[in-house]
Amino acid sequence: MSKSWVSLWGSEQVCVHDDYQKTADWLLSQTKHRPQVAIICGSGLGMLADALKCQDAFHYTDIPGFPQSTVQGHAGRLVFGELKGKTCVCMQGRFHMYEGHSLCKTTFPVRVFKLLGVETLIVTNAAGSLADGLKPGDIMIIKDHVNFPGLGGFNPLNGPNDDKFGPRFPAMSACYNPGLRCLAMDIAKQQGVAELVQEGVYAAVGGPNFETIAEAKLMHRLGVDAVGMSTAPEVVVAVHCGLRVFGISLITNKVVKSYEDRECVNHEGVLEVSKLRSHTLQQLVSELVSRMDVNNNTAV
Ligand SMILES: O=P(O)(O)O[C@H]1O[C@H](CO)[C@@H](O)[C@H]1O
Ligand code: HPA
Repeated sequence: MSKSWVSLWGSEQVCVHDDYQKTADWLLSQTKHRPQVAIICGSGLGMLADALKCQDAFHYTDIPGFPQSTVQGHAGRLVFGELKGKTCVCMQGRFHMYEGHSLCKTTFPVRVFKLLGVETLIVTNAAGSLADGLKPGDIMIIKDHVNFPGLGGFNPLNGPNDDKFGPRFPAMSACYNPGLRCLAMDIAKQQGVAELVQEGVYAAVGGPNFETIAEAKLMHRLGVDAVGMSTAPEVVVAVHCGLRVFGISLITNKVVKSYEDRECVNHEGVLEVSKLRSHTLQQLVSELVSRMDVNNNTAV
C-alpha cells in the first residue's frame, strides 16, 4: 500500500516495494515475455514500439497500480515483444511531474521493470536545443544530465530508502553507460546518419511552460545542450536500482535565447519534428538493442 510521507515541500505519496511487486506480478501473469530491455518513448516517439514482434500490449488504464498518461503524443500503452532477438518492454507514453503525478508515480514503471528482470533502460525524449550546434531534427546521445528539480529537493529518491532497490546515497557520476554511447555512435556512422548525431548534456526542468529567455540564457551558460521536462527522474531511479541506462534526445526545436528572436515553441511543433525523425530513431535504437550484450551489466 502506498504511504504518505511529509517532505520539505509538504505531504507526498511514496510507493512501497509491494506496490511495484503487485504491478510486476500482474504483468508477469499476463504475458509470456520476460523483458531484458525497457524503452521509454518520448513525446511523439511511441512508434519505437511498432518494431516489436509478437506483441502483447496493455493500456495503462488496465494495469493495476499504473499511473495514467494525460499528454498528447503519449498513447498510454505498455507493449511487450521481440526486437532483433531481444525481449523488450516499451512504454508508449511516459509520466511527467507537471501532469500532477508524484515523483514516485512519475518513475513508477522503472522499478516495475527492474522487478520484471530488465537490465537495460533506454530513455528517449523530445528536447529543445540550447547548444548552437544542435538543430531541430538532430539526435543527441545523452552524456550526462542536470536534474534541476532534483537540485531543488524534488528527487524521486526522497523519503525512506528502500535498500532492496539500492543504497541511500547512490553515485550518479556514470549514469549514461559509456559503452552503449560509443556503440550508438558507431551505429549512427554505419547507418549514414552520423552528421545528425552528437553527444550532449540534457537538463530536466519541471515544466509545463517552456523556458523564458533568461532561463534559456542561464542554462546555456551552465553548459546545458538540450532541455526537456522528463527523463532525469527516471534515470536517477534506474541508476539507483542498478539498471544500465542509455538516453537519447530528439531535438525538436531551438530554445529561444535572444529577445530579438520572434520564434515561439509549441507542443504541436514538437510532435511534428518527432514524427519526421521517428524512422531514423527507430533504426538506431533497434540496431543498438540488437548489438548490445544483455547478460552482463558492466559490459556493452
Ligand atoms: O520529455 P518528453 O516526454 O519527450 O516530452 C517533451 O515534450 C513536451 C513538451 O512539448 C514535454 O513533456 C517535454 O518533456
Ligand atoms: N523546453 C522544454 N521542454 C521541451 C522543449 C523545450 O524547448 N522541447 C521539447 N520539450
